[in-house]
Amino acid sequence: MAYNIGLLGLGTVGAGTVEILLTPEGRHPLLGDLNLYRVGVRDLHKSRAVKVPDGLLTTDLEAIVTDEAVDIVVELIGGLEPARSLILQAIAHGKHVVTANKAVISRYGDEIYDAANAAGVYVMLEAAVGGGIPVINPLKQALGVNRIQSVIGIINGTTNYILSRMEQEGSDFGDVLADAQSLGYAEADPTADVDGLDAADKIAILAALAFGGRVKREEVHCEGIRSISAADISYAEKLGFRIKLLAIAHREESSDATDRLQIRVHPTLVPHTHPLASVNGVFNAILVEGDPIGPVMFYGQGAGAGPTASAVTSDMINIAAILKTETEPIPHPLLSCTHQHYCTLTPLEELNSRFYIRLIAKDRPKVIGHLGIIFGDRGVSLESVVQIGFRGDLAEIVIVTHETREGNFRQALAQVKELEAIDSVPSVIRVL
Ligand SMILES: NC(=O)C1=CN([C@@H]2O[C@H](COP(=O)(O)OP(=O)(O)OC[C@H]3O[C@@H](n4cnc5c(N)ncnc54)[C@H](OP(=O)(O)O)[C@@H]3O)[C@@H](O)[C@H]2O)C=CC1
Ligand SMILES: N[C@@H](CC=O)C(=O)O
Ligand code: NA
Repeated sequence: MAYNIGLLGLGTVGAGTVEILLTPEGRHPLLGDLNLYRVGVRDLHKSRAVKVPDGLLTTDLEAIVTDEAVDIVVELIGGLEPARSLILQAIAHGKHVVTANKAVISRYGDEIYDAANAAGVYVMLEAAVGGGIPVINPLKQALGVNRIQSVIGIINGTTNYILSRMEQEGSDFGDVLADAQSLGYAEADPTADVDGLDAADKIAILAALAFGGRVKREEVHCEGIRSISAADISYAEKLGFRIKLLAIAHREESSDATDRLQIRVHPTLVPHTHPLASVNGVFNAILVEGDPIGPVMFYGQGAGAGPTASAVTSDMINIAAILKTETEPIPHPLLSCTHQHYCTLTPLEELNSRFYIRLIAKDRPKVIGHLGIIFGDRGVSLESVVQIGFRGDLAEIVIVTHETREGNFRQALAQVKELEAIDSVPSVIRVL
């Protein structure tokens, strides 16, 4: 039995997907049931990384998603529109959908899953988080019986690649970003990577699966890596940390059964001894803690043509397998998404965290004493205060706090910034 594939997009991931479809030897036999039927692009004359059989390319993407002969629509164009409308149109025409588009799913997942469940079709998105790493399907299936406590991950390949190169070579942010773009890791608009938006899309998706409720994407707190300097990377190293862009989703259990979730993305000082500290380059890792399984870590390449296409085509053969064997009506209880309620998120000021602060202060007596008093008055206890060096008559001071309530820390910091002796506060980074 052959299933016709309507592929939307032939960029980095689309080309990687075609490459797998056209070279099935030595791979799963179900690939032989997938027939590349149409490929939608914007520009018919662009040179391509793969040779597509003659007559398949078209710029009419609507014709693909409404074509009666198409069984599975694979959306790899990215962005919000027309991706969202094409996915909804495909569903309305009874097509199963595979997508790598975390931006669309994190914002319009509710609408898309409601439509898919009503139409009795599947929407699969393994490539949307962690690229080639199997993490979506394991959360739905193999870990489904666990009560998940936390999901902490490095889930943006571009920023991890940039931070790793900055750390290893002292390279400049801008040069390394250009390399990440040429390697096909970055989004069409790389600000989505650099400002943490892509990681926020992904953690919203993982949290919804892990904690069994819908997550409003706009409530996910998100900071990127633009402000991370070579100086911070080097000081962090001396203090025993690496700087990583972490995405964190954590369940705060309460006695009255109204659990709240912390969901956030921000640069973080990660101790050298932590398993996420050694995840470098385009590699991603997702550390899941569940009851009773304990810690489980997923590791692999989080971006790039081949790894991402591996996840896309695995979803395609999963659908083909179901279509071949399934007799039960869908939605399939382990593969579809049927949550209806929204999770409650903890406000940022109520989170507890340690902080690293780099201050530039006038080199005069009592400055460090004043800092201790201001932080102490807000209940913020300091773990270490180190005067690192001098710039003319200015001293550079690095402070690491003990765990503290974010709201208290921010109030103390505002007061510190007003001190006449403080010239500037170039960096404030949370510590894991
Ligand atoms: N790159 C990666 O490593 C990863 C990407 N993803 C996701 O996969 C998706 C695709 O990413 P990627 O392959 O990098 O993107 P690219 O920019 O490389 O490719 C996008 C493709 O979609 C086509 N396209 C875009 N908009 C339109 C439109 N309006 N009409 C017709 N065709 C259109 C482009 O056509 P044309 O070529 O003619 O311009 C191009 O072929 C995105 O959702 C991304 O977030 C997920 C994981 C990893
Ligand atoms: N731009 C993304 C691509 C994969 O999702 C990243 O860098 O991780
Ligand atoms: Na994945």
